[in-house]
Amino acid sequence: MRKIDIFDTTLRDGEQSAGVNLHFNEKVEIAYQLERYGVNVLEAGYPASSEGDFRAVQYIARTIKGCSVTGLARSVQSDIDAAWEALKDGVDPRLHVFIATSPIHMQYKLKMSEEELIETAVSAVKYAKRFFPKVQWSAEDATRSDWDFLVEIITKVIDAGACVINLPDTVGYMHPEEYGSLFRYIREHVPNIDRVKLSAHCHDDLGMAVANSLAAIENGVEQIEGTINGIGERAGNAALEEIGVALYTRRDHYQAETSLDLSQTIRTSQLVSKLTGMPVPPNKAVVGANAFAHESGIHQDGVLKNKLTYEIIEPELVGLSSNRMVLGKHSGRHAFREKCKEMGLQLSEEAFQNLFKAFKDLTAKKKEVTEDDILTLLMNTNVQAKEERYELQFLQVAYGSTVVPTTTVGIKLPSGEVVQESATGKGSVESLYNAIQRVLDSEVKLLDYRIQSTTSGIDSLAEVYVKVNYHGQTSSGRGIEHDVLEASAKAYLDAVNRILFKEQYMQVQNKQSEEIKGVKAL
Ligand SMILES: CC(=O)SCCNC(=O)CCNC(=O)[C@H](O)C(C)(C)COP(=O)(O)OP(=O)(O)OC[C@H]1O[C@@H](n2cnc3c(N)ncnc32)[C@H](O)[C@@H]1OP(=O)(O)O
Ligand SMILES: CC(C)C(=O)C(=O)O
Ligand SMILES: [Mg+2]
Repeated sequence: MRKIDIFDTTLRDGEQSAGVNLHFNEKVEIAYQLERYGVNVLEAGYPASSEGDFRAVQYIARTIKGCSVTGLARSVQSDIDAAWEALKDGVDPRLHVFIATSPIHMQYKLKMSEEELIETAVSAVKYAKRFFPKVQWSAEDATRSDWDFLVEIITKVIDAGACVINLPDTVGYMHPEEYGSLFRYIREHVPNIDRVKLSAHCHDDLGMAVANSLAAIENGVEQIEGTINGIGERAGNAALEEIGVALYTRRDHYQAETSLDLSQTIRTSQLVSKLTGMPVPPNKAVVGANAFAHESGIHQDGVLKNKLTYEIIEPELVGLSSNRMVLGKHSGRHAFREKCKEMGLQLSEEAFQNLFKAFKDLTAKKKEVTEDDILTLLMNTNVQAKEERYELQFLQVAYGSTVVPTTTVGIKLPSGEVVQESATGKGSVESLYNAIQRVLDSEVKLLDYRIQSTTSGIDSLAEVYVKVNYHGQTSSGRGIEHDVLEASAKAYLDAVNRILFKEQYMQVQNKQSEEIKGVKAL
């Protein structure tokens, strides 16, 4: 297997994403995670660009020991000096120095002739070599440059001391076959190419960044540059997690491996998404929320029979505990039966078919059907265990900015008796829940409480969602009312009733199966 180095530029090119501005602590936290992920080179920033970036690069270079830390510099001495100051205390300091080589950049942006450009690039590398043991040189916009000009300048910067040559597809212009042949051409025509590693750096303007990176690997490249979640300038960079998983999954084809710890993939992706504020689309390869989710009946049936029918990547590989079966409009009986089994429901064939029908009806109104929804359906279709529940009869709240909130509730117990209790709390909802708690037979732990209005007008209803733990089980509950507190009370009791219902339902089922066993024994 060939070894491919992973050069991560999430903290430099990734941070160039419009709207992203990472603070010092956020950069450091991401750097630690990238080290755990197993990247070989970590581009921590652009030291000359700002005081903040300088401090972050310096801190990361001083503290990260598991990989080489680098920083970017233009081909100017002041950028290289700043980079050295920031990077010199690192374990393996290296500079990433660049200059654009395409006619359009040379003419309009840099205003340099080819001769001037070669002179500037060579001087920059030689200057950098006075300090840095390792210098990577990049030909910005290489993919729109003249190939023979590239051969000439690359030969000279290698002689000047560069040890890695990077040919970026800066504007995401190439297609895989073309990018692969550029590297082949350079390998075949640059006489001293054996002294360096070749590196690929792709952007995703035409959606081909990952494909181009893989084509580069097939054509002798030994280092791949990219970012986590593919963030970066414009449409972003090549997504490193996709490349890592592609190389692993298709190792039969690429015969190449990386040092990435792929089990850290999801964790790394989620951290970068959280700290940059850039959400990961659900359908994104490898790290999207749907990447391991199956919704349609035929797929779910196949996966239940053998995962390999529809899964080429094991979810455990990237750090997930399992795949996800989403019950929705397209699901069939096999997946639904499996879910009922998982929930411990013992249903007769007739009860199962009724429940499946109710489930299908519900999918017309709801995109994803949860376990709690299935329990509610069961409550509505099952009369045997339906009666035992707590019901709110009335509530009265005393609230004012200078008084302690106090609530009195009247609740009908499963026995039919109505009990009244009062309690205080720091706020009205707490006093309400404390009062309800006094009525219930055992402690309820509130795990989550959320409220939203159903529409935007003054006549909107309040929808309260809670998650509770009661009798050692967890359930959610919902309440919708004009009044927030009434909705809160109903949501709370709804969650408790769902747990009670499940207990009663299981009791009825167990009793029935005992009776059947008894009859068989006779
Ligand atoms: C493809 C890439 O991702 S390249 C990296 C992009 N990253 C960044 O730009 C990082 C953030 N940038 C910055 O903070 C600023 O642009 C700085 C500090 C780097 C420079 O700021 P300023 O000195 O104000 O220059 P400004 O950004 O306006 O213009 C860039 C200058 O650098 C020159 N330049 C651009 N690339 C290079 C290079 N590789 N080598 C030498 N000079 C270069 C430009 O021609 C221009 O020069 P001019 O002022 O003589 O016309
Ligand atoms: C600075 C270089 C490597 C770059 O980011 C690009 O060309 O895309
Ligand atoms: Mg780039």
